[in-house]
Amino acid sequence: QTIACRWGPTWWGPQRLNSGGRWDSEVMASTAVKYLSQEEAQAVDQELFNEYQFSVDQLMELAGLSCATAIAKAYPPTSMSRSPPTVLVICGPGNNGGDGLVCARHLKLFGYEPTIYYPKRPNKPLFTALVTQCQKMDIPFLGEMPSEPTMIDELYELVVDAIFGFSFKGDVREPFHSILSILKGLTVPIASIDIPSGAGTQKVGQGRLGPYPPDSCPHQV
Ligand SMILES: NC(=O)C1=CN([C@@H]2O[C@H](COP(=O)(O)OP(=O)(O)OC[C@H]3O[C@@H](n4cnc5c(N)ncnc54)[C@H](OP(=O)(O)O)[C@@H]3O)[C@@H](O)[C@H]2O)[C@H](O)CC1
Repeated sequence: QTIACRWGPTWWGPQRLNSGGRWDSEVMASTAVKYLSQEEAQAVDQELFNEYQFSVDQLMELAGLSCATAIAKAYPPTSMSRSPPTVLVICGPGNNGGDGLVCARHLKLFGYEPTIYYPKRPNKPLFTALVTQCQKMDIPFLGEMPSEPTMIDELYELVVDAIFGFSFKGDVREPFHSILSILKGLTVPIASIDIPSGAGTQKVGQGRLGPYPPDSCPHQV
């Protein structure tokens, strides 16, 4: 489950810290990426629901598990400085946020210490169940967003951006405008589920978290 399709032999490359203390990898260096447009991604979604009769729960569980697996390959716990590595998962109001909740659950099983920030929660059984499952796994939920990027840099080794997926449109509204402004100032890596939030699906890398110079482009998972 991803909006970025990578062609060619390299998906996960060796990880290393560069001289600036940032993580590099062949994932970032790869240019063999085909992005789906917003319309293409939504059409795939509809085909899976209608023709193949998948439920949203099924797809979301697979999406979250796939994202956690991808993160564990790109940022193995053994390569991180803390044990267990601390991860802040920021979830938005739609299904991308649901993917983030599932991802957090699997990250915990993979040996990370996730913390969730979920400021706008839909009142739907699917999402309340996902929250309950995270709470039952003792994954903490933050009451408010750390106000400074440096606070996040100090507390967390990685941020998972599960704020917006392919239904994002228009100018960003609060509280997400403030959240994305803070994320722009981070030095820790950001792993974005589906697309970097706010980038839009037509102009990847040109959104509020971007533009991204090649050495700081968030991973997409
Ligand atoms: N088949 C698949 O590949 C699957 C994909 N999944 C994931 O689902 C997302 C798409 O989910 P969707 O719920 O359609 O959309 P988003 O997660 O992008 O969220 C849309 C909500 O975001 C709010 N929104 C939109 N634009 C703005 C804005 N400019 N400012 C602030 N907020 C915005 C809006 O919420 P409101 O409450 O404000 O109305 C939208 O409702 C896809 O990308 C995948 O990650 C699923 O897991 C299923 C399988």
